[in-house]
Amino acid sequence: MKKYRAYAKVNIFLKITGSRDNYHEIISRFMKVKNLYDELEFILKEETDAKEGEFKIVGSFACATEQNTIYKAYFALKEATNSQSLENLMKKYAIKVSKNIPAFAGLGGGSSDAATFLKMCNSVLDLGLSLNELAAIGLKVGADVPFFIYGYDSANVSGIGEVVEEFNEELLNIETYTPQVEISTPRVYTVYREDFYNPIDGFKTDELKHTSSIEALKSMSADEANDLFKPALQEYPGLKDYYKSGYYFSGSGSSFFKILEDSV
Ligand SMILES: C[C@@](CO)(OP(=O)(O)O)[C@H](O)COP(=O)(O)OP(=O)(O)OC[C@H]1O[C@@H](n2ccc(N)nc2=O)[C@H](O)[C@@H]1O
Ligand SMILES: Nc1ncnc2c1ncn2[C@@H]1O[C@H](COP(=O)(O)OP(=O)(O)O)[C@@H](O)[C@H]1O
Repeated sequence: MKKYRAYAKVNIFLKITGSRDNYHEIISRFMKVKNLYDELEFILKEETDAKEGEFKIVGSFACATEQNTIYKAYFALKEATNSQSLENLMKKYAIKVSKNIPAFAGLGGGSSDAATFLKMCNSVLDLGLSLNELAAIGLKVGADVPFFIYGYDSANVSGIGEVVEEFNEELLNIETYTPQVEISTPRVYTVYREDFYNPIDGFKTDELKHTSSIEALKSMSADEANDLFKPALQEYPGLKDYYKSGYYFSGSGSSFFKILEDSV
């Protein structure tokens, strides 16, 4: 069967606008990184595998299958659709993942894989789910999944990640680098909440939503553009050795990115 691309993303800016239970409401510009993606495909299971349980992932991950976002997406889809054809599909096929997006990187690798898996099942099984329905299922797996379901090049993402509004602008050429600093997303948000909580108001939010990514980055430093940068630096002090002028911090990290000259 065909190969599907699960693209990485960067957060051009990420500002906290409030809190919702133990989550934070954000306004963030997500942009696809067009030259960085995982590849997913369904492959027939070996005879022996076919007798095993119903779900098999083939690929190299830093976690057990049960923690994999693709595994979580499968069960979220099964719960939402009660689809016997889905169960039969995963009894007969394994999901093969060629990982290129570094993990713990703030590049949405796990979320993008989960979204791509949901879209693959919807297409191959002709489940007829809308993007909104897939996004609602994906949100159960992670806050970043809805962005990858819609597949926009650039979008304003708000709520805790469930509100995704396409932003019309040229896709920029983005260079990323990922220091070997394993960052916990929940931990960075917790440090923000405890030591840096300072949500922006509706006027600033609206202004950012209407600002192009290039203009937004020209007007902000790395820690102004991403409210999670200072908490990450406080929690993971080694990160500052990797910071280079002209680069910005993506999501909860550890990746930095810059816009390449030919895009500016
Ligand atoms: C920080 C961002 C920026 O895009 O992504 P990454 O840097 O991980 O790529 C996202 O907000 C993360 O999305 P995702 O990684 O899917 O988070 P989830 O697994 O849903 O949540 C992990 C934990 O992060 C915290 N969390 C997540 C999203 C959010 N809007 N507020 C939060 O406080 C919560 O403590 C949650 O339990
Ligand atoms: N399909 C997946 N790809 C990468 N990491 C995954 C996946 N499923 C679960 N994980 C786990 O999620 C965490 C990193 O998630 P990832 O989305 O790659 O990072 P980030 O959210 O910082 O972009 C790690 O604990 C990793 O083991």
